[in-house]
Amino acid sequence: MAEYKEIDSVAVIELKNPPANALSKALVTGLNNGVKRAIDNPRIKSIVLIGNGQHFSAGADITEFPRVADVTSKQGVSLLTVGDVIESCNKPVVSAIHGVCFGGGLEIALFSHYRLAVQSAKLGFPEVSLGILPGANGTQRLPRVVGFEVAMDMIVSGKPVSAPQALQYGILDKIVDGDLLTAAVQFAKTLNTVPHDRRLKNVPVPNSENANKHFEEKLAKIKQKQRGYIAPINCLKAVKASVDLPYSEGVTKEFQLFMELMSSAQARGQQYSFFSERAATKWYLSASKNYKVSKDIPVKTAGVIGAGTMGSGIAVSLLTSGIPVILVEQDSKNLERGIELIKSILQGGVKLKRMTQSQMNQILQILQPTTKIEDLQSVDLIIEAVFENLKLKQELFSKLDKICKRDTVLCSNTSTLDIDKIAKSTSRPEKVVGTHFFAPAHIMPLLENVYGNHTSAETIATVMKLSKKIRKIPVLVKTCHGFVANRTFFEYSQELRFVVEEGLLPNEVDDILEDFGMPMGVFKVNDLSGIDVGWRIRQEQAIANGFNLTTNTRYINGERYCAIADKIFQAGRYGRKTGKGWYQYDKPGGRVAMVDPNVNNIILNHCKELGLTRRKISTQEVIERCMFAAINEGFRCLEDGIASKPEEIDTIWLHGFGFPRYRGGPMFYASQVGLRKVYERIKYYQKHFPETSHWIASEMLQRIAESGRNVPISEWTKFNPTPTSSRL
Ligand SMILES: CCCCCCC/C=C/C(=O)SCCNC(=O)CCNC(=O)[C@H](O)C(C)(C)COP(=O)(O)OP(=O)(O)OC[C@H]1O[C@@H](n2cnc3c(N)ncnc32)[C@H](O)[C@@H]1OP(=O)(O)O
Repeated sequence: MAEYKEIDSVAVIELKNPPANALSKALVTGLNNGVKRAIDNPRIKSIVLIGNGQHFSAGADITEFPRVADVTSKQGVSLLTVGDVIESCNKPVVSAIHGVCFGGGLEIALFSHYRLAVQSAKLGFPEVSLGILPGANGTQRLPRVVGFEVAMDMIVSGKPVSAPQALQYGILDKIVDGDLLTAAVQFAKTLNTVPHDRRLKNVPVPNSENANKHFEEKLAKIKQKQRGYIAPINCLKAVKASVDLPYSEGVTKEFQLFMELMSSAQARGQQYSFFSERAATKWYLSASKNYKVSKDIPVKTAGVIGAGTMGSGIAVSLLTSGIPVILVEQDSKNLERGIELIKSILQGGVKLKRMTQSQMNQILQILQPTTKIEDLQSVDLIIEAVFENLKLKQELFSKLDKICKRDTVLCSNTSTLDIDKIAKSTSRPEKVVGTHFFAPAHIMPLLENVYGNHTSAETIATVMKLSKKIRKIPVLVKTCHGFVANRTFFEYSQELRFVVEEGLLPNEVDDILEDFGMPMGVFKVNDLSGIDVGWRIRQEQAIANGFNLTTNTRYINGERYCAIADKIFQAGRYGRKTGKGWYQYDKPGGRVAMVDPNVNNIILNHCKELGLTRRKISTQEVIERCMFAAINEGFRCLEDGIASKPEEIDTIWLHGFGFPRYRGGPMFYASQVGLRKVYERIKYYQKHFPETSHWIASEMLQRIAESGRNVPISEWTKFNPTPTSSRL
């Protein structure tokens, strides 16, 4: 776990816990033993701490977190014990850093007396994203090096800094070229004693004159931008304690704030999210088709068809990852508009200092716009982003099949259509796959990849690998109408329309959802995505199923239907783009949503016409109805084999819909509420709303709820009555 060796008068302790040297109890104990051995050996004059493999250390071992008692236990060796041993050691200790030096890893480095790193190293405190704070004195030590403001920014944001930036801040003493170990040993040999100010607890916090002002400003920002999250607030308070209190009291305050977070439901949700994102990328269809054994096709060039909002965003994601793109539109006018859109997105990046003007120009060099689809003949992968119409997509895929080289992967950005129906228009269904991006495609992190019955493992591996290359979080799901994202979101939003039909106004519903933690209420989301888009999807579906939607339709095939959205559409209110939808906006394309009495009139008249009596609906009922409807559909996705594990559904909601990370995702939320209760409430709503089929409880949910025990989320799929794929 920690390997000890001696190079002349220098003891080298290598942290070894692959893949990221997470500081497990065993590693911390090994490190402690190593330092003590060096202290006890009179031939040793200085000590180097270094990481084995790719990184110095990714910080404390998160898998050990659930056992809070272990973290605080006075028995055994904790990060704090070893930290004290390092700091009080009379032989200089040097941390030699490469890869990442995060969390507890950076705390170890800050207990050390000197810090060296290679140019590519990254240093930071990502704890806030796990719902906690750097509890091994990081909140008291970092400010003593970088001052209050920088420490506050680093700890509250959780964002790492590069080695050059860390050198500038004074976190690093030196950046070294060449072999890190050789350089560190050489450096350590030049050291004899530990000066007083190399023990950070002895040093006051520099540049803290305006700490009160910075604190207040940051607190206001957190409350606005990270509404509902408690970890950033505790992080901020802990850093402030470094200024307000002497070191010995500051660490006590840090401990109290740390424990508050560690035992919180938010930390459980955020830590679950960390692992579920990783679990979701591990796809498994069979022993010969899975993420471990399946090889991808390298994507050196790509094509994007359709230069509208989605196509342009997709092109930007590829281009900014260094993949040359051929962008195809049907005519030069649309093509020109697409190029302008791409340029304006990139220009936005320049403004935000995410890239320089010259980097933007270089990116544009690898964009090849064209109106000739034949230009795609030799690209490795194509993403189609044309209008959501099956016939149109089938014609396009049939054409591509004839034009493109045999191993080109053909992707559709459809958000709802069955991939098998698109694939059947080609002679290469094994190369056809769904890549469902979320708007805006260059920003939203989720990529819902969709396989059909004929999609090959090689094709799946290709899009899963590409997703990571373009910095997306991929989830693989099976084809069906709406896949996982839209299937579950549909039930959520439909239930909320029913709530409006029964008594609440759209802004009242949105306020409840935003208080729950959603970044935007569902009616604001509708306005953003376009009321006309939703209307067209409903019309297409109705036509496909042989129904005629009129604005006074209350039931379709015996199912409850709410026509208020159709009435909003018919009033010419298409959403933000027209300056009015469920809300009134300051201008077409405006962002400020205001309550519009005209919308309220549409709703009230609708209820009057249908003889519906409106009632008060509680916050609890609203949350239960939308969340439990989505959760029940989530269980059905598992039963149907559309998703293979609950973590996939949660990752989709976290990164596709901005579900609050501290709640883990809808399925994790269900686990926290308790599946017995969720099941009972679903049965209750079924009794009250028998004409809504999403209240028929999933069989899998029923089985778990009736099992009489609290089944952990990792075991839910064992209760699937029709398992179609295995878990890894
Ligand atoms: C009184 C109290 C005293 C105690 C106070 C303790 C205070 C300290 C707290 C902490 O340090 S919390 C941890 C802070 N660190 C992090 O949040 C880092 C998280 N990890 C990452 O950012 C990334 O994993 C990475 C290290 C940058 C590597 O990224 P990469 O994309 O290369 O690989 P991944 O798929 O993300 O990870 C590979 C593998 O490693 C597992 N892993 C990573 N970090 C940890 C960790 N800190 N603990 C446990 N496991 C970790 C990750 O889950 C992957 O596992 P598999 O999916 O392959 O099983």
